[in-house]
Amino acid sequence: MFTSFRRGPASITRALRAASSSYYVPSIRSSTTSLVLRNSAAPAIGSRFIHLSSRLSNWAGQADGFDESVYQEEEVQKLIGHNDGPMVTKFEELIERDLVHPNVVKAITKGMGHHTMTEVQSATINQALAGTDIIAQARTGTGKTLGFLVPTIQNILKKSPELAERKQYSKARASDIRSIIISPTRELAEQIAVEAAKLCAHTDLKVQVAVGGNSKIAMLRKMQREGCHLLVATPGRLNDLLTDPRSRVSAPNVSTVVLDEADRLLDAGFSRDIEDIIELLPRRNEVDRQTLLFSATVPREVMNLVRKTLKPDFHFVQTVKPGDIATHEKIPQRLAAVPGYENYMPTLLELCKREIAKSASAAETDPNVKPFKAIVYFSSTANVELAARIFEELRSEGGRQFGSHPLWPAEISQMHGQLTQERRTKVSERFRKAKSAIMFSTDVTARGMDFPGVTTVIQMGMPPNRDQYVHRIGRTGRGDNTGEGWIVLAKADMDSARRTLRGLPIIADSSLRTAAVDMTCDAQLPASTAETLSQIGEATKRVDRRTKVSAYMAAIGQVKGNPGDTVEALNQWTRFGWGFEEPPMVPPGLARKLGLHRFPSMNIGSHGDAEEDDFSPRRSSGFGNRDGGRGGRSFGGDRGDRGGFSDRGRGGFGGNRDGGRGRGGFGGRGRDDRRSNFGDRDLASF
Ligand SMILES: Nc1ncnc2c1ncn2[C@@H]1O[C@H](COP(=O)(O)OP(=O)(O)OP(=O)(O)O)[C@@H](O)[C@H]1O
Repeated sequence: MFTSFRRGPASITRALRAASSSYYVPSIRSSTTSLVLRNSAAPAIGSRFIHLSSRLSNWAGQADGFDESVYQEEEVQKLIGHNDGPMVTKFEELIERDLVHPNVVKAITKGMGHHTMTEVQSATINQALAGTDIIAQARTGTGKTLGFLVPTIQNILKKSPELAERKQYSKARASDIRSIIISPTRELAEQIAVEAAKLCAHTDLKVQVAVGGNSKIAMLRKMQREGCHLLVATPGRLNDLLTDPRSRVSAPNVSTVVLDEADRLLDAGFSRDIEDIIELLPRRNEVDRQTLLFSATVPREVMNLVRKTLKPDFHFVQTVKPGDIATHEKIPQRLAAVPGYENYMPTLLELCKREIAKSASAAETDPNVKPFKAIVYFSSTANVELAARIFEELRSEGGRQFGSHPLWPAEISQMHGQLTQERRTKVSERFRKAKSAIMFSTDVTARGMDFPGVTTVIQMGMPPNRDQYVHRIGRTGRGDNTGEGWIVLAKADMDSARRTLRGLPIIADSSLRTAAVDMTCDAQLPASTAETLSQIGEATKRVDRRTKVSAYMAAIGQVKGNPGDTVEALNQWTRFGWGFEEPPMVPPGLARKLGLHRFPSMNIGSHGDAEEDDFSPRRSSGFGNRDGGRGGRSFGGDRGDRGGFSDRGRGGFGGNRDGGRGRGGFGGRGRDDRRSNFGDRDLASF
């Protein structure tokens, strides 16, 4: 149903608002802006979305009302009716209306078991089938992948109907690429390629994937042998293939380009590659091309680049209103505030043990309860390695006997850009198939990855930015599933968290006892808390010094905000979390480079734990690099394991199984004080 208006601009706005108070009307400042609002015929999925289109010369971004003076009634009139016919909301209807080939629809309804489109699918499939350029923003896990795959595939079949039937002998060539889908990470590219291959299973379309880290020769051989109509690739490898004349890969007929996680691909890390790739494709006036950009987050800055990338009459499909919470309401998000970084691992262990036990006991009465499956995010490779090593040590407790370790039955794995591509693929596959598992990860898995059955996402420390928080949380609660998010934050990070995560529905949770323990002083602890501390302490002791030093250096490299306090907190971590007598030594040049040389708490010295050249903050972070990060632990400075727990430092985990005395905050506040160090007042600002 279309809404039409016949009065002046101001009254149009009022009428729009009146017509549907649930519509978000964004602020647009442009003399040539047009707005199309349409009411979807999709009551089953509650479709309500907005197409903003046409010559947006300035996207103001936030929802602060509609600028009534800047758009023309005629344009609204012209665009109303632009997309005639009711919206299709069932996949089967795509056949009935002769919009998509039955062989593709069959793969969705019979192969994948999806019948009703999600809101973003309904919006984008209908629109993109008409050939319009689109930028689409919808929450994580709402099916954006099919939103761009269906029109992409159908548009190839429309031009070459002979490819719609599967043939015994295909004539496909590597130089006949019709569609290119670009993804920022290798795992995501592989995942999209698998999904695309499922959609093309009953057709003669060939899907190939080209990602860095895999053998280029093997990939090219496969492509030459099988041909390629639809190529899914990471930017670096795609650029390489298109510029290397020996690859014999070309795309003279490419008619669709998709950027998945478009905001990431258009940010500073990748935009140059994307521009180069676009330059290598045929000019639009020679071969007409549709561009589709998809993401859960579309920051304001990206809109400038979008205008360069898309045709002037592009449509902006949004199912998330600007200013609205970008995470799913169905994913409860909790904050465990802890006094120091030394509380991270005990808090994480307590949470995992509790949730494993909870799901196991619930499953006894309800077989539909999913076992605990978590992704634990850290912002550096070195911290992922340390945490995973500690948990692996815990898992090996009891000589790997059946059910004898504290994390039983969860599998433990780690995922980051320092692993070989083969290893990354294996870890992904294992985690995908695992029933109960804990995967420690950098942001290589934060965007787009669709691991089934993830019940919990745990973020340890601050994410690099707000959008990344949103993407990480989106690894759970996907499709029709539920999930839960946790963030564990030390006091030193709370100010930054309040600024960055403001407005997100994060609720303070003080139910984890180890989160409240003051590890710097002795205290009487409840037996279960003491046991958790002791388990972590023992496991940490078994991890070599080099891994710990690398984690410290990575954290030092990411110090922001209030450096003095953070350095102090990191030093405290090495002492009460690992038992170091003094913090790892940082070479003077490095300290200067990081702007930390004036802080008295820095242990600066030329015979440090880290080599000057080994370290750069960018390398140490798993985020922000090409293909999702090749960051890494590269501190050669392992001077041998100096026995991480000296007598003096052992106290960090002083508790023992019998309870008794240990370092912890319970002494002063009484045993039942389970509140976090940061009261509700502080957390309310979330
Ligand atoms: N119409 C549908 N009905 C039910 N489930 C669906 C439908 N379409 C897709 N799904 C499922 O929803 C899950 C999430 O889909 P997808 O990975 O495409 O999400 P996304 O929006 O791209 O997420 P992200 O923002 O994280 O990239 C997948 O498991 C997919 O199989």
